Amino acid sequence: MKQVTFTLSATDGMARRGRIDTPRGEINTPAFMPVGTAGTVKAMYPEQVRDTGADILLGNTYHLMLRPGAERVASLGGLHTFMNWERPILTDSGGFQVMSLAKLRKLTERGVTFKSHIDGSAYELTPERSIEIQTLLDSDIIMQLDECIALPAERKEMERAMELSIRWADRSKTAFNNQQNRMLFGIVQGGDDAELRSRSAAGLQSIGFDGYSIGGLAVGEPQEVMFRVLSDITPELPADKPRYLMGVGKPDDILGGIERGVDMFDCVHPTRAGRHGHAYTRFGVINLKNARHRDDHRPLDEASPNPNCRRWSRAYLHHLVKTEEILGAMVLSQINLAYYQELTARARAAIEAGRMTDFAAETRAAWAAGDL
Ligand SMILES: Nc1nc(=O)c2cc3nc(NCCN4CCCCC4)[nH]c3cc2[nH]1
Repeated sequence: MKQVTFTLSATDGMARRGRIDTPRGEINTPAFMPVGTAGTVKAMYPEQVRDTGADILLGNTYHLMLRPGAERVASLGGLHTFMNWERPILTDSGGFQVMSLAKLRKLTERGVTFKSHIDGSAYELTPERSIEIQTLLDSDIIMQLDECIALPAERKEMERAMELSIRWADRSKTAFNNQQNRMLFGIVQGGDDAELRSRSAAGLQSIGFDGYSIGGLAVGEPQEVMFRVLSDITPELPADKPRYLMGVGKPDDILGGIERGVDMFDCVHPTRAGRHGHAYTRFGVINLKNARHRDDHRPLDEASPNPNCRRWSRAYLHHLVKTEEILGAMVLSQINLAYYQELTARARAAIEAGRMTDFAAETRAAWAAGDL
């Protein structure tokens, strides 16, 4: 009996409100998943991540297989125990990170071989090994191994990678061996070609997965291309399974994704932008490196529910960023993650109330008005 299940509770247009129930707790959707690449959400204590409202965080097969090693994490009790985060974890399968980080990569029908970007040691990742690693990590939602190509790309190349990913999806499903205590997601590929995307979605559904990721996006294409692909493909995915848009995104990407039927998102952006002095607020993003803040005694947002947006002046936050003080990265990471969770929490409430259109309009208006 599957111990990880998805329940859809409300829809408003294409937008959906749902919940994934897992043995480690529930995931309210639409959900934003903070990225904890190497077993930590950078500059954040795990309980702080939870306090921002996050139900689930993301880990990466690629990083953890290199350091400290999947077998070592398993011998230490699994990733939840290792990092002291007892709620759900989703792990990516490693293919994307190999192509974007590793050296001397060689991709064949069998899988991908590569040299570590850290110390040059040699590794192989196959659909079977990726499933084994994610199971050793004891991840709650795991991904098939796939091939993601950058856009723009030739159609033949998009077709080749999409067809390989379907064959790897089948091998991943076999290796998964119908485990009942975690979900396995297939990953839709096909670049920006509607016909290839349809073939990928159909191919994955004939294999059968617990959820469907939309991969191959946020790889350099314009936002309108991403949105067109989403509008075309979400209606072709099963309504009763979660849909996860990988690597997305900025707040306006997430709002547009929710409006087009996406349930789950992940992105390094809020934490990475925080470490670079950018603060996300209801009014949009504020670059606190800018000298115009150095005498500004106003708090970031005195109406924010987040105390960290009220307790310091913009001048102080500017000072922390300019001096590259560690507290700057800590505070802005927390502020940005809390904003992303506030955005998705308000989206869930709007869908439940049937006012997603108004919510989206009000949110975009506040971003445009930008009292930065
Ligand atoms: N297994 C897998 N398959 C994908 O097609 C995929 C596609 C992805 N697209 C992104 N984009 C990340 C964009 N990110 C934005 C903020 C700065 C760093 C890069 N991450 C992805 C991860 C992915 N993982």
